Amino acid sequence: MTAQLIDGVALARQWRARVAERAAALAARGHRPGLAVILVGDDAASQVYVRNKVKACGEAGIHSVLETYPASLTQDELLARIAALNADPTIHGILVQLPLPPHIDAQRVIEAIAPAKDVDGFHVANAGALLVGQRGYWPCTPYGCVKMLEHIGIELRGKHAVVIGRSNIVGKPMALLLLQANATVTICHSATADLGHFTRQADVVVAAVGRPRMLTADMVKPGAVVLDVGINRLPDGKLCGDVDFDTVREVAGWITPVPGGVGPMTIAMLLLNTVEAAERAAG
Ligand SMILES: Nc1nc2c(c(=O)[nH]1)N[C@@H](CN(C=O)c1ccc(C(=O)N[C@@H](CCC(=O)O)C(=O)O)cc1)CN2
Repeated sequence: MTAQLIDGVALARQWRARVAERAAALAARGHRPGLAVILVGDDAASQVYVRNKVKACGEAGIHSVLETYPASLTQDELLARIAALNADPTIHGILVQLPLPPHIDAQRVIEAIAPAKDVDGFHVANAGALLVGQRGYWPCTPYGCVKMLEHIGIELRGKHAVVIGRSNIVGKPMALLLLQANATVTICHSATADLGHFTRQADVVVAAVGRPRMLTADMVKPGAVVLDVGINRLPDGKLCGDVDFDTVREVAGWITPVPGGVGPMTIAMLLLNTVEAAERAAG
């Protein structure tokens, strides 16, 4: 059995087109959605991601402002910029690209963003809203995974989902979203003994640990859905996920590739959250 591919590029294109329609409708009412993207430092991957976000905004009819600062920017200077953007009525979404330089407390910075403009869904108010099932913004990567699961039509009620990774950005919100969809959820992490014991029971596996090809075919139940959130740069410059794609695809029922899987959906969901924020602001 060879798994069916979940094409993140094609699905992201569909979502971006839907966002563009909603952005155009808002613009026609005089409320063009606006996103501010802040990049601090010179991390090469981050530079690519913010460029892609700004380009995607342009294509969807979302006004975007890119602010880039040297790694020497102080935390107070960054907080002052966020305060200004919080007060700017043309900006509906604010995101600070992670990682930040080590002298800046990322959580402190995230908490400075107005929850209503926190289109990354990282603010504790949005994390709390997700925890208790209230309306808020969902982090873009797990949100994209949910859309992928909806797209393939899997009924999650009663299924066992295993999330590998417990980050605030992906692992924890992913687990909560799967729980909200009535899956039985197990969270595994770096201290989990015998990871394969858990993943072999899973109908859905989400791998988000940042360890190249750590999920191998012997750890996957035949027919399972495997979502690969990992983006690992190998010494030869090539990109690979947390899943050993070539072997796992022979066992799984559905699988996402890297590149071209979850990554493009992350950006599509950012646009979706931004247009949603603008709609809420417009009333
Ligand atoms: N403020 C945020 N920072 C970070 C986030 C985030 O959601 N908000 N997530 C990641 C990086 N990220 C978005 O910012 C991101 C990573 C990867 C991709 C993507 O499309 N990847 C491509 C491959 C790109 C390449 O060639 O390098 C793919 O998987 O096909 C999009 C967004 C950490 N920081």
